[in-house]
Formats: sequence, C-alpha cells, structure tokens
Amino acid sequence: MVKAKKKFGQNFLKDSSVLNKIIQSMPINSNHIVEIGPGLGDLTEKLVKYKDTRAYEVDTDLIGILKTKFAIDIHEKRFELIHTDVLRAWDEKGTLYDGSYDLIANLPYYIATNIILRALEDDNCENIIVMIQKEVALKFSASEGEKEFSGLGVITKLSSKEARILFDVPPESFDPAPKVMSSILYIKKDLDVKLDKSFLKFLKVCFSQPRKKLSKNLSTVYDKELLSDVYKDLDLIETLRPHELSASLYSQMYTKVKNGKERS
Ligand SMILES: C[S@@+](CC[C@H](N)C(=O)[O-])C[C@H]1O[C@@H](n2cnc3c(N)ncnc32)[C@H](O)[C@@H]1O
Repeated sequence: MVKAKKKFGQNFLKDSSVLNKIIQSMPINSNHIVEIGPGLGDLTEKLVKYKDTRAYEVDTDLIGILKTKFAIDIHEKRFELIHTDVLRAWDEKGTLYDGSYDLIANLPYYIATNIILRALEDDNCENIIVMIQKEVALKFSASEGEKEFSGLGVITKLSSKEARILFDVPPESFDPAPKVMSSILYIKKDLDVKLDKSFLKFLKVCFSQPRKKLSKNLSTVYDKELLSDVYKDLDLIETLRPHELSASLYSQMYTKVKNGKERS
C-alpha cells in the first residue's frame, strides 16, 4: 500500500458512486481527455474505458504503479502517461495536448486555482470538469452580487458559456480524507474569447481588498481624474464594492483604464 504524500496534495478518491457520477457528467464529443494527477488510477481506469486519455503525474512512486496497472492500455496507445509537473508542461508547450481536449481530474488542491486559470488560457482545452475545494469552486462559479464573486468569477464569466457546481463530495469519499468539503466544478469554455494577461493583473487590483470600495482599490494604482471619468462614462456610483460590478462592466472598465494614466 502506498502512503499518500501531503506535499503532492494526494487524497485518493475511493467512492465508486462519485467516480461514476463524474463519468456520467462528461460532455459528449470527440475530444481527447487529459487528466492531471491520476494517482492510483481509479478515475483513470474509467476514463480510459470511455476515451483515449493522456495523464500527467509528478510522483515517481505512482508512475511505477500506473505503468504496471495500465501496461496494456499504454501498449495499445489508448493511454499515455507523462511523468512531469503539469505546470512545467504548460510552461514548456503552452498546451497539454495538441488538439481539442477536455480536462477531467481530481486536482491536487494546493495548485487547483492555478491549474484552472491555465486551462482557461489554453486554447485547446474546451471543457473543464474538476474536483476542487468547495470554497474555490464557489469562487469560479459565482455571479455578481454574490459574496463569493471575485476576480476568478469575472474571468470565468467572460471566458465561458457555462460554469457551475455539479455536486458536492464529502471528505469521507477520499483516503486520506481532506479537511474540507469538495465539489465538482464544470466549465464549458467560450472558444471565441481570448483573455488578455494584463486584465488578470487589473482584476487583482480591483479585488485587492474585497470588502473595501472598488474605487479605493483602484486609486492605489490609477490616477484619480482618470477614475472619476471612467465612473462617469460607465454611470457607476462611487460606493460600489468589488463584488457588485458585473463581469461585462469590469471588461469595459479595463478597456478604459488601460490607456489611461497610472498614479505617478
Ligand atoms: C487529489 S490526488 C488525485 C488522485 C487520483 N486522480 C484520484 O482521484 O484518486 C492529486 C494527484 O495529483 C498529483 N499531482 C500533484 N501535484 C502535481 C503536479 N504539479 N503535476 C502533476 N500531478 C500532480 C498527485 O501526485 C496526485 O496523484
């Protein structure tokens, strides 16, 4: 029996009803599947039965187990196992697969947010179905006005056609059990949208102090006169809090401040 490694965020999913529900949630299309962190291969086994799959695993000990378990699938090219840190693979190639793919995974929670942001940026990734901490899933799927609405919600709203939590998964479904509730997040990307990297930086400024006024956060970086003009142009009240502005207004605001002056 392998000992789960905390540093790699290893919580193995043991509940077969949850595994089956993940498979049933998969979109029907001809896309390849990419899995991040196959672990002991319980979800992988079901994915490979369904479609050709590529998986990225960082842990050398697990690679040994997976190579034995999936020897026939690897030989018959239904399954490709890549031994690397997935973030490194993205840095080196810009994509996890050279063709349309769906990302299906029980993610390592310590880098879950980063992985979803990279998948949103990766043009070849069309659908994302991932298990993550419920708290983070709520942020990605939140709408304006909700207290969980943050920069992550704005990015998801602008770059996807649909983003919602499919169902929750309690800690007892894993071994070892994580400390938090988990959720399956589903994102159907809008393939026509290309995200501008500096927009993410702008959102960080907007939500730097989420409970303060948006104008206060913006004034740490942007010129007061410019902000006053932007608020007037967009017909916004000065007392708005960051979670109260819609994703589309954030996008319009960004276009206006982009060419304006930053504070000297
Ligand atoms: C939450 S476990 C999921 C394991 C398995 N898929 C399951 O559902 O039981 C996360 C997996 O991601 C792997 N992992 C952690 N960091 C990684 C990284 N940077 N790149 C690739 N895999 C990683 C871990 O070793 C582990 O196998």
